[in-house]
Amino acid sequence: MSVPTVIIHRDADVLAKAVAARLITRLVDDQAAKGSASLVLTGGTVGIATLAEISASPARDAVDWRNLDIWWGDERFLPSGDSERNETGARKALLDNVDVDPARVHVMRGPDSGMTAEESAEAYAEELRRASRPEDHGPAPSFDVLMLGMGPDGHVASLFPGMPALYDTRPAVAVHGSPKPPPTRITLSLPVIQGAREVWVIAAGEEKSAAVRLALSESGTMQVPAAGARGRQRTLFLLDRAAASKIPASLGRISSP
Ligand SMILES: O=C(O)[C@H](O)[C@@H](O)[C@H](O)[C@H](O)COP(=O)(O)O
Repeated sequence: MSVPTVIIHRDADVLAKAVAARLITRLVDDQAAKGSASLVLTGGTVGIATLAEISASPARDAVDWRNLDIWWGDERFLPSGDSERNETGARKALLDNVDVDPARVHVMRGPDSGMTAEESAEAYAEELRRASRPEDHGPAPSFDVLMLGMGPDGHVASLFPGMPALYDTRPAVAVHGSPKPPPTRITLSLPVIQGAREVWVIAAGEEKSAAVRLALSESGTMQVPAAGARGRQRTLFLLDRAAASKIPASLGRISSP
């Protein structure tokens, strides 16, 4: 697993714009190199703000949106179209504005599918297995970029401190009793997150600063799941100054004056 690189931006607005620019460039490079790309989206304030900045970017259509596989790191177990679903936020912010291939938008199904949360998680795990290639060496694709928001408690995706999903090695699992509403969710497991080529943890705000410090130290992943948010080739912690306020200055490069 890769050692995190910390990049610090002035505030949440610059952070979202900078991550959007970084992602557009990354997807263009991967599509140029491989003919396609794969991206895992996150919910949360900064995650969705980043998608909105991509949508507003003049460079947006440098990405070949038809040649992009889109997945989610987690989803609230709510009916399709529910405003609280991460999918709904992503569609409104970006996906409805670009020419994605619907067959390559891999949604975590909600209760309106007729499935329980466990059945939906297993269905997603099966979809991940089907998309995995021999060179991925695991039950899920080695995603080019896996984006994660992070909670004040150090959760990423819907992997919350001390909860059973953190110990689960299946590719996708159901979560009950989430401390962050709604209580029932679907999440990728830690091994699948760690199988991604690049993991980008995106966090803004003072309330995240203690968790950021723990996530960048030798904390255990059971106590601080973000401490396990590491990519195979590269890990970025993309922060605003407030979220970075408790880490040693030596660790972060401030990118925005
Ligand atoms: O479904 C979710 O809620 C997210 O996937 C979750 O992991 C989120 O990214 C963090 O809680 C950060 O959220 P904020 O950026 O809104 O603080």
